[in-house]
Amino acid sequence: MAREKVIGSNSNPDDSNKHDAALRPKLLKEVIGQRKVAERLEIAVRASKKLNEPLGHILFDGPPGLGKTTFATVLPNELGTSIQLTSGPALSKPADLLPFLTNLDEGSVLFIDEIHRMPRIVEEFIYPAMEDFRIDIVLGEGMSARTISMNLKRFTLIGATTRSGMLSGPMRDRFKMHEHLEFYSVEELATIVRVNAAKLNTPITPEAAHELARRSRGTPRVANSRLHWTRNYSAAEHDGPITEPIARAALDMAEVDRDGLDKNDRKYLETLIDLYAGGPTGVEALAATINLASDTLADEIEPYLLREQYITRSPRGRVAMPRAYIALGKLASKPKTEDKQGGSLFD
Ligand SMILES: Nc1ncnc2c1ncn2[C@@H]1O[C@H](COP(=O)(O)OP(=O)(O)OP(=O)(O)O)[C@@H](O)[C@H]1O
Repeated sequence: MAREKVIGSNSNPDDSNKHDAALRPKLLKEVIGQRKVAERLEIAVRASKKLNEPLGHILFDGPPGLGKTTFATVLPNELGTSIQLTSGPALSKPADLLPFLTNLDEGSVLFIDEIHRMPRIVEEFIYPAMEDFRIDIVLGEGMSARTISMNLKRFTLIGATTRSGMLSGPMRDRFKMHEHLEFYSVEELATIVRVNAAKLNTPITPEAAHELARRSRGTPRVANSRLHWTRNYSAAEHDGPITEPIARAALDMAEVDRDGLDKNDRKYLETLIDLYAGGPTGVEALAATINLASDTLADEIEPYLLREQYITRSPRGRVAMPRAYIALGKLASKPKTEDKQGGSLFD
C-alpha cells in the first residue's frame, strides 16, 4: 500500500473523517461505480508502469463526497508509490509548497484538494514543477535578488475541485487528464453500503441497504454517514441485523425525509418557496437568509437539488421546480399551472 507522507498540520485533508478513511477503497478494482473513469485510470496506470514514466497530472472535479480523494489515494497504491496530501487553502504562499516538492519520491503523488482555492502566486510557482519538474526560487530582494532553479523528482500532481470553473485556464491546461465524477445510482450506493457494513462487521439486509442508498443523495460519503447513524441506532434499540424497518426508523429520527433530503435541503427549498415565492433569487440572498455560507449552498446543497430537478438555475437566479413543492407537501400531487389567484405558479 502507498506510504502516506505527512507534512504540516493541514497535510491530511481528511483528518476530520477517520471513518471515511477506514472505509475508503484501496485499489481500483474495489472502487464501485464511476466505471468509465476507473477504466481510463487503469489504462493510465498500466501505461505508466510499462513506459516507466510518472502518471500524467490528473484533475478530478465534482461535488463533495463522490470519491475524488478516494481515486487520488488509490492511484499511488496501484503504482506502489507514496502520496502527500495537502489542500489549496493550506498553501497561502510558495514557501508552503516547498516541503512537499522537496519531499517527493520518484513517481510519487502530490494531492492538492480544493485546488481552486490556491492563490495565483502559488499556482504560478507550481507551473514549472508540473511542466519540467523544476522550481525557480528567488533569493534576496530588489537589486540583489537572484533566481536559482532546482530540479525535482518526477511526480504526479493530482488536483481535486468542486469548482473546476474557478480554476485558471493555464492551470487547467497543465493537467493531462480531467475526470468528472457523477452522482451514483441507488444500486451502486446499495453495493457501497453492503461492502462498508461488512467492513464494520454490521449485518444488514439487502432491503435495508437499498433504503439507505435511496436516501443518500447519490453520494457515497452521505451513504457512509447514514450507515454509521443507522448502525448506532440499531445497536442501541435492537438486536440482530439492520432490517428495512430499522433503517427507515433510524433515518426518520435523523430527519432525513423519504426522498433522502436532509434538514438543510428542506430549509433551502422552504426559504426559496415561502420567502422568495419560488424564485428566481440569487444564491447570496438565500445563503444570508438560511445563515449558511454561499459556498456551502453552491458546493454541497445545490448540485444534488439541481441534478434531481428540485430547482433550476435561470439567468436571474435559482427557481423552485414542481418536485420541490411536492417534496415539501405544498402540493398534494402534480402542480397546477395556475395558483388560486390566477397567477402562473410554474411558468
Ligand atoms: N467509488 C467509490 N466506491 C466505494 N466507496 C467510495 C467511492 N467513492 C467514495 N467512496 C466512499 O466515500 C467516502 C468519501 O469519498 P471521498 O473522500 O473520496 O470524496 P471526495 O469527493 O474526495 O470528497 P471531498 O472533496 O469532500 O473530500 C470514502 O471514504 C469512501 O468510503
